Amino acid sequence: MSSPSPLFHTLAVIGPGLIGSSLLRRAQQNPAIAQRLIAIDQSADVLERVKSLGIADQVTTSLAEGVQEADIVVSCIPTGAVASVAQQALPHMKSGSILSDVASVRSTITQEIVPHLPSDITYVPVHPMAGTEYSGPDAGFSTLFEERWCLLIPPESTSSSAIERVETLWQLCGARTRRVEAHYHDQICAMVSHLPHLLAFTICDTADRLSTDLRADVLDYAASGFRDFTRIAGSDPVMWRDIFLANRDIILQTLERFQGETAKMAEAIRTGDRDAITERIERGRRIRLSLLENRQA
Ligand SMILES: NC(=O)c1ccc[n+]([C@@H]2O[C@H](COP(=O)([O-])OP(=O)(O)OC[C@H]3O[C@@H](n4cnc5c(N)ncnc54)[C@H](O)[C@@H]3O)[C@@H](O)[C@H]2O)c1
Ligand SMILES: O=C(O)C(=O)C[C@]1(C(=O)O)C=C[C@@H](O)C=C1
Repeated sequence: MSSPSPLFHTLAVIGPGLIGSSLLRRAQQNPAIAQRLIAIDQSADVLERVKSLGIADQVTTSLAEGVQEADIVVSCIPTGAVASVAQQALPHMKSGSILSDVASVRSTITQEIVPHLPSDITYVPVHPMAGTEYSGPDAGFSTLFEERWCLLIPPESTSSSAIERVETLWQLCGARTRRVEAHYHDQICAMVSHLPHLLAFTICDTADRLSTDLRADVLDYAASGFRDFTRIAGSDPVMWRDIFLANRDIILQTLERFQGETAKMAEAIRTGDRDAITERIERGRRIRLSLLENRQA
């Protein structure tokens, strides 16, 4: 008996880095996803690596060539480049195909892409809430999305059949899926992802600006607290610069909220208010424990 046809005939990934190569690896392992895999990147070195890893049937630096036969194009490039690359790709995509991307910020990017959408191509952006601090094709792995949320953020009036196909794609990658509205998505991510990265980069920068002797000792003796808190400070600078700028207003509001809470904790410490200090620690701890219960830690 022949196996059922895959979800897509041809899947093209623009930017086979951490996220893109993880998607390709998964698609290669799971024939239900696509029959043919294409990797597109501006870097010939990245494509050489993709070839050696054997995770695509075709590689190309040409956007036009890479997208023209694809039934779905998933752009996995830095947030700041997503809208302009989409605008360059769209005229070469075939009628009835789907454009998607995995950018970490939604409202601003979707607003830039939607006016350029031809009526016969559907845009279904997603955001897999999974990653690591590493980048590039060697950093990817096929189980990256397993048990993680993949948020779908389709613009209003997107056809439900296209949304369902994209949802199925990510479920075949092992993810749990949910549809959310773009502004709400950006508020959530400002809190759970963008603020933590901003703090991790800044705490490392603060240590770096200490006097020479103190800085050296701080880094020598950094134990698990500093280490756990700053793992994500190893992340890619371009990716995070782009995210901070694309979600500027919401990140600044979230940061202001955080500074307000920090000021209250500082006041409790200054005045020796033991109950207030304990209550604040307990609230934070409860949140951390709830992440474990929700399988998110
Ligand atoms: N890293 C994470 O944890 C994570 C998680 C979810 C979503 N994201 C989002 O996914 C996207 C990719 O992140 P990543 O960590 O996989 O990045 P990465 O640096 O590992 O890979 C990005 C790839 O895009 C290529 N690229 C850059 N500009 C390009 C262009 N103009 N045309 C073609 N190729 C181009 C690079 O050469 C590289 O191969 C970003 O938008 C990021 O915000 C990242
Ligand atoms: O685990 C990490 O290293 C990540 O940074 C992953 C992480 C996150 O902040 O949770 C990073 C950016 C994304 O858009 C989604 C996931």
